[in-house]
Amino acid sequence: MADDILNRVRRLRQDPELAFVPEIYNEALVSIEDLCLAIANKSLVQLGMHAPDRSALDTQDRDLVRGSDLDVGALAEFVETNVPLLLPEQLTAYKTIMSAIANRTGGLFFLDAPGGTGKTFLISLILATIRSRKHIASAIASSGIAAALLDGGRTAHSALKLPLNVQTIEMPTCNLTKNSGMGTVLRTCRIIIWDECKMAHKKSLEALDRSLRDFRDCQVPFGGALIMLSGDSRQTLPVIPRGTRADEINACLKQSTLWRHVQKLTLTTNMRVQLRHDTTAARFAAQLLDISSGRMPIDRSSQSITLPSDFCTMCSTKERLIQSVLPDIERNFRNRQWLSKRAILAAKSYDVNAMNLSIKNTIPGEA
Ligand SMILES: Nc1ncnc2c1ncn2[C@@H]1O[C@H](COP(=O)(O)OP(=O)(O)OP(=O)(O)O)[C@@H](O)[C@H]1O
Repeated sequence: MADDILNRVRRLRQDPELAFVPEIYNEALVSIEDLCLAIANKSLVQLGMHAPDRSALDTQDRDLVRGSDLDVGALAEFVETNVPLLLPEQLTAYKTIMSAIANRTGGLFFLDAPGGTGKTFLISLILATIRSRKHIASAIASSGIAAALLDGGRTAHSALKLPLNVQTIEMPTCNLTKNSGMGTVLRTCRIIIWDECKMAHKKSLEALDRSLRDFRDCQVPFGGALIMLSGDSRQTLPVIPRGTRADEINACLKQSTLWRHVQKLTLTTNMRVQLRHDTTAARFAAQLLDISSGRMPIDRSSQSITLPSDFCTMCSTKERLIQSVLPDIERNFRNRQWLSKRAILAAKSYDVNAMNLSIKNTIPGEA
């Protein structure tokens, strides 16, 4: 991670000889802590590591720094090439956001987009359009993985300095000052895009609202700033440690009084299907939508659904799954290209650890 940061700074400063300095290690620690916060809601100190110095990154916010370093010509070219590719529903969303920016009307939008409908493509274009005009566009996401997919994306916890225990505070705000780097970004940016917003606790959005009203000296929602939330309304609700289902429902964004200000934009066409004309992908996308929209019959006794027989290739045991995804791992475990094309996902780290152990046991060599 520190290597990536060093490379980025070398590129920005056009100095390929630049060596590691403490600031780079500090930024790496901040990024690692952001991931820990996103994954486990734990700071590095709580995990027994050194705390990063976050104040060192405060005054020079990354969005401000990158604003002056951007290649606006390349961004404008990217926009010019890709806007004509937008499908009608993507174009409607793009134009709606662009006109809200041009008219300075602000507002709260929610881009509701199931997986594969071109949400990231559209967000990249919105960000690039604004940045190509030398304005600031802030991209944040509820998870580290979603943040990594956005150009200049950061986790909401890190960018907004949300309190760790946001759910327990009556009226939380962002731990930022008006004149800090991020405070300046919040005051001056043309848009804040918050991806995978459905995973966020409603109090996180309310904290942003309170801070924006304060920083912008304006008592309308979000201080008159333009906010675009994005995500799939069918996806998982915020996770409340040791909470009940009722706690989760109560924590979701729709339960916030701010939600009544939302204007909805919708994407429905699965681009992976559209671009590749792949009929199996089309069937899979439709089945996924049936499941996530609650259209599959539920067995009352087990409260579970039965997956359609043609849903995917089913493996009856974990061993078979490993064998199907990683055949001949003993011969291929050093082949990075081979490894990079396959992965097994599991919902619980317990299962991940168990599978990792089984896989490692098949690899020859000393333990
Ligand atoms: N209008 C378009 N023209 C050409 N390619 C597009 C268009 N919209 C999306 N794509 C491509 O379709 C694929 C899926 O789009 P994208 O990754 O933006 O979807 P997504 O909604 O973010 O999906 P997920 O949530 O699963 O990550 C990408 O390869 C993207 O480049």
